[in-house]
Amino acid sequence: MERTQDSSLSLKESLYVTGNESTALHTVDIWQPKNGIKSNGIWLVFIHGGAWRDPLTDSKSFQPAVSDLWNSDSAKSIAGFASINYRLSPYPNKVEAPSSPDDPSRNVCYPAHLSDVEKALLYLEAHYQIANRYVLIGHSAGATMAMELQTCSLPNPLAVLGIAGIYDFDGLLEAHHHPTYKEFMENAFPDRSTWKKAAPCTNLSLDNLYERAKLVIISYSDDDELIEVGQAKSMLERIKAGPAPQGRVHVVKATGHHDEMWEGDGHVLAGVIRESLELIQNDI
Ligand SMILES: N[C@@H](CC(=O)c1ccccc1NC=O)C(=O)O
Repeated sequence: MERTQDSSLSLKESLYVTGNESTALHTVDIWQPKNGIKSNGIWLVFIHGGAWRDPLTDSKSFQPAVSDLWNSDSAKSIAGFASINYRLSPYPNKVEAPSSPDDPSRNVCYPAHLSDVEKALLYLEAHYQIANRYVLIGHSAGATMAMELQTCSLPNPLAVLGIAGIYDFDGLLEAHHHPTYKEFMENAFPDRSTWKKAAPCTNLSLDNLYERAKLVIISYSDDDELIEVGQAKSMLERIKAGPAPQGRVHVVKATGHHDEMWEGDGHVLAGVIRESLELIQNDI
């Protein structure tokens, strides 16, 4: 499906899984300049949050930041934007949009969300050759997935940017006693024996995709009311304990509440991305 939003950008919603396995959430939104392709420009690839279950937080959460970035000086270095939808875990008590047990797009658990993101990255590589020129950006559960991805055959990112991510699962439940946290974590990761491997802070693999990036950037807001600052601190320690040279790891501060980072006019998310692009450009 083709749509227009900014006059000089075209938006296409592509299916990255086809055939019997395809569901309504196997889509990736792709924004590209109408006036010609920048063959060596940067791709910004976004993975949304929403606790692996909220259908109201989807690929469209990147749209305000896309508009902001496209209308700024950063546009000259950008070849395209992509925002990935992936199957969700059940959420039958979501009042506005309860999941039904026979909806194949809303009844999965780990690692299905992650394998969808992998497929979307492979689709983007096959169609747009994003390897070595894309910034992988995740917010909240999307940042968890950005840091969970393993290299396998995935395209190497230029940088990985995790914003307000959940990286230490046990730490999250220790810090928050509201039943929602246990509910969404157990929904997405019902088998506790997978937690050590699934949580980026406790996974000791050397094959993390972020290890192949030139820069790893951790972003958080002191005013995030849903995710404690300790999550970002623990992830920074984890990255610094890995084989990555320390100079590759950066902190870019965000501002505002958890969802204010992408909501509204998207200027917080766009600002964090802009600062990250500057770090990348200074590094090249
Ligand atoms: N809106 C979500 C909650 C949510 O997104 C969330 C809540 C607490 C901590 C992190 C969250 N999201 C991470 O992706 C829900 O309705 O379950």
